[in-house]
Amino acid sequence: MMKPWTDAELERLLAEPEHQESPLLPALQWLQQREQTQRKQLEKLLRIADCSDGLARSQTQDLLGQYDKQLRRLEKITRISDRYQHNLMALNEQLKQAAQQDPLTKLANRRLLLARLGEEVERCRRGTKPFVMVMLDVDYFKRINDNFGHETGDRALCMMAETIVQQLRGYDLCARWGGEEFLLLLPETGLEQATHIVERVMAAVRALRLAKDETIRLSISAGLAIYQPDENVDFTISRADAALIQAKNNGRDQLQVALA
Ligand SMILES: Nc1nc2c(ncn2[C@@H]2O[C@H](COP(=O)(O)OP(=O)(O)OP(=O)(O)O)[C@@H](O)[C@H]2O)c(=O)[nH]1
Repeated sequence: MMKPWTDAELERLLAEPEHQESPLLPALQWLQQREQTQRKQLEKLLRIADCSDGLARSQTQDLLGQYDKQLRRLEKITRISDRYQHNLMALNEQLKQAAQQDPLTKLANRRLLLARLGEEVERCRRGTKPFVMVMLDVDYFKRINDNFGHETGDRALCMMAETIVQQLRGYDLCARWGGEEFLLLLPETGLEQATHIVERVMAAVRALRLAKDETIRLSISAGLAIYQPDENVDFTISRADAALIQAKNNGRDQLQVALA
């Protein structure tokens, strides 16, 4: 292949005196000029192309950077919103619990017990064994408050609540019905089994000792009523209450069973 001419070599060649008379000289000079002009234009175009390529690349980098930033922002917002939702759910759960719980003893309150009672009545309608209600009342509780103070009274109530629950089965429910009154709901339970549970509860309360006050003796009286099919539950509760009054009148620390 022929070696390419440089501009200087070409110019030197065309300027040699022996070629000055050649008829091709003007045509060759014209061609050399045109080639130089075209080369310069090409170089200029390449420079512009390089430049716009660099610009496009830096614009792409910019966009990628912005996209990354937005993505990180979005992740942060998602994390915050997840945490917020989680807190909201926990708060809802706490509120729900608080609405169904006695604040002192942490037992179920009346509202929860009545809701569970409704479910038990429904279950009985479907033909299962009836449930039992037991009204419990602490004996001579006023004396504990009077002799040892209200705080000790509160502590005694909490300990009794805990002790009662420990004697129950997992599906039984103990609610704080009033000041020193508790109401037990024993689902699908016969008289014999219910009597056994209540006696166990009474024995456990009798054995309770308040840490420092060894002299304090606790006992409870109980009234038991078996739910009668199609009976209004308010009536079952009042039968249990009447039996409790009887237990108190008979000397306390005992169980009385209500007539059907
Ligand atoms: N410490 C404390 N005392 C309470 C609470 N609720 C009710 N009491 C007290 O419980 C006592 C109940 O007294 P009474 O109804 O006379 O009955 P009792 O002294 O237990 O006697 P009997 O039920 O007849 O055996 C009252 O002194 C109330 O102030 C409470 O949440 N905390």
